Amino acid sequence: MSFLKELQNSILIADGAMGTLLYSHGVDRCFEELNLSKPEDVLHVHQSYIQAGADIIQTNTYGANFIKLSRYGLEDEIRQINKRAVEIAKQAATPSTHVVGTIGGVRAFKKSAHSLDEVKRNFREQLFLLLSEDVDGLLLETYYDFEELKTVLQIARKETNKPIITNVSLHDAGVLQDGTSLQDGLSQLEELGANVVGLNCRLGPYHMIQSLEEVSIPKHAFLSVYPNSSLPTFEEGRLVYGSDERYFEESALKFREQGVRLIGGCCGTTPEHIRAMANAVSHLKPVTEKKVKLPKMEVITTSNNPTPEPPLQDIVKERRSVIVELDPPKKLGLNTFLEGALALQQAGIDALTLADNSLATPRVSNVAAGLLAKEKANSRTLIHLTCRDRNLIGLQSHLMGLHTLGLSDVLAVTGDPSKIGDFPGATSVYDLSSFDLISLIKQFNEGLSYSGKPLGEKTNFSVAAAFNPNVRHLDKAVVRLEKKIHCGADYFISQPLYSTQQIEDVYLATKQLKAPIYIRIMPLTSTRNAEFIHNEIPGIKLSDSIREKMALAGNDKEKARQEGLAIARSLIDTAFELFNGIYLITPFLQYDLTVELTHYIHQKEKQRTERKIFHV
Ligand SMILES: Cc1cc2nc3c(=O)[nH]c(=O)nc-3n(C[C@H](O)[C@H](O)[C@H](O)COP(=O)(O)OP(=O)(O)OC[C@H]3O[C@@H](n4cnc5c(N)ncnc54)[C@H](O)[C@@H]3O)c2cc1C
Ligand code: MET
Ligand SMILES: [Zn+2]
Repeated sequence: MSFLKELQNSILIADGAMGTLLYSHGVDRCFEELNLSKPEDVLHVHQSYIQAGADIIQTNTYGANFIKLSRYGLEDEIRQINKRAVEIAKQAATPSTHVVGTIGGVRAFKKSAHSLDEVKRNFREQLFLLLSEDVDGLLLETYYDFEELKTVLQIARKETNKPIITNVSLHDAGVLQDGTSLQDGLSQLEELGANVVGLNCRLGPYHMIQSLEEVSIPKHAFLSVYPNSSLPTFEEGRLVYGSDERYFEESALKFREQGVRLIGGCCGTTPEHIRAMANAVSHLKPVTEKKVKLPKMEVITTSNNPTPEPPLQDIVKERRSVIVELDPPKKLGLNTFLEGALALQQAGIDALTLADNSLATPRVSNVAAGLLAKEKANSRTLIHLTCRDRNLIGLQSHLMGLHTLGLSDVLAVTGDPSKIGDFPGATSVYDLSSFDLISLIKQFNEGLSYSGKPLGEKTNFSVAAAFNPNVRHLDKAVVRLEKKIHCGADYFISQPLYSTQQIEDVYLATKQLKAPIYIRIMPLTSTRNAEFIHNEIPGIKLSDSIREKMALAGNDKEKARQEGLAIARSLIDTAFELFNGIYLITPFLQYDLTVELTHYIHQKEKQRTERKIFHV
């Protein structure tokens, strides 16, 4: 009899953890490989769960797919590992045990790590292997990424009529990683044809019960729950889960009250937990009605921050705009920086932009420097934000900090990799790509954290993104811009451009885009500076004529300065005809250069306006 039939009138018990149980017995390698090298250990785990009262057991195939096995160099063993897993589970099964083939989620929060196409290929291969071994059903578990789960469920539903259990994993109670409520998420899975829908892993019974209180009993599916035994702790270099079987006995009764019909365990659970739950509820009839708690409606207010100016994207759409990069120094002491901020403010720039440890070299925090510039020079500061130095926790905390300080102009970039900077061995985090970071900031503007948790207040970030036209195929770079706009980028800032031809090419390639672009121009200071940039800064190439002009100035500092300014002015002349936004970089805190160029731009704009008036 299919276990779905049994679920119509009874509560079924599933097994508990495989991985953490093996780990607690000292296995510290690929758990799925044991199907080949130590099948008796896997068999023993299955038997222990069945003896404890499990009606449904899962194959030891949670990570037995190409993406996960290739981390261990085991990708050629996929077929054997899955085949043996089903054989071992069936060997352990009694006539009344059901064996479901498990396929675990592969994407965590880092969607960019695996494209959906890769996810689909990976899933299909394992799906076919498990179905060809004639499992009694499928268990799709530990899916943090809802998009991934919906995608693979649709593939599985097309391929088989066998029962499918889908379990999502939550960071926070009641809400999926993308902000979808658990109720809505489970309803969507039911609609896509899942026969059992529920939760597994990450959280223990407490948060799972809390989550289930907001979920109604589905009409065309059954509810499942596979809690972890507790939150883990780290002891002597090992992850350890707490274990109190009596707590699980009480929890099982509460799961039943929430309408759950399939109850198992995830990380940290043991046969003792399963026995406790089986004893508590196996003999009880399922609950068919429940009172659903309305989710706590947290009020998300609009930002309390005063935003006197229109956002930069609006400014640059309407008129010429000059913003200037003045980077925080590499040494302590902000006097020159603040003098520069003041001089540029007096020159009439629209914003001062501050890099985030550019070229992967430590500088005074751009938030500290930016706040001082705001306070002391009245600067509007645009803070660069890289994915290199902060993980998902750090980035969110940083964004909340920026919002708290009223710094709402940000540039979201991947960040130069550590290996090009002063500390090449330092970790480059890259939990998020620039696309993800842009989306995250926009989610903050909706008042929601990465995991969909209300932040209490909506932020009001205006988000710039980087545009690197110094690539072989400009059309591909433009596709990236479109994707960034899709993620929420409000406007772009280019890498420095060093030829008028390139500025024209960029104009032609981007003029159809909805988001405005600031063209980045950096005055060169010497021939050495020019050669360094040309030869050693990734992604930037100078034209031959510019390099020749700088070389001709030789070691004459003033001549080189004038030549650098002249080159910048001629680039500005071209950019000025085609773009509203000019972004000047201040080299080595030499703000007199960017002040002078700012005046030049304003002068040009004045002449242009006068000409216009004259023509009218
Ligand atoms: C305006 C601006 C400000 C910056 N500020 C900082 C800063 O403060 N701190 C810092 O460390 N770095 C900074 N950078 C550098 C930036 O982080 C890196 O240059 C980055 O690799 C490019 O920008 P992104 O992060 O948005 O790239 P993305 O568009 O996210 O690109 C990420 C990766 O894809 C590659 N890529 C990009 N375009 C293509 C393409 N067309 N084809 C194939 N591959 C491609 C890139 O090389 C990169 O490895 C800045 C860059 C710009 C343009
Ligand atoms: N059910 C699998 C196991 O117990 C996966 C748990 S979630 C990481 O090993
Ligand atoms: Zn787990």
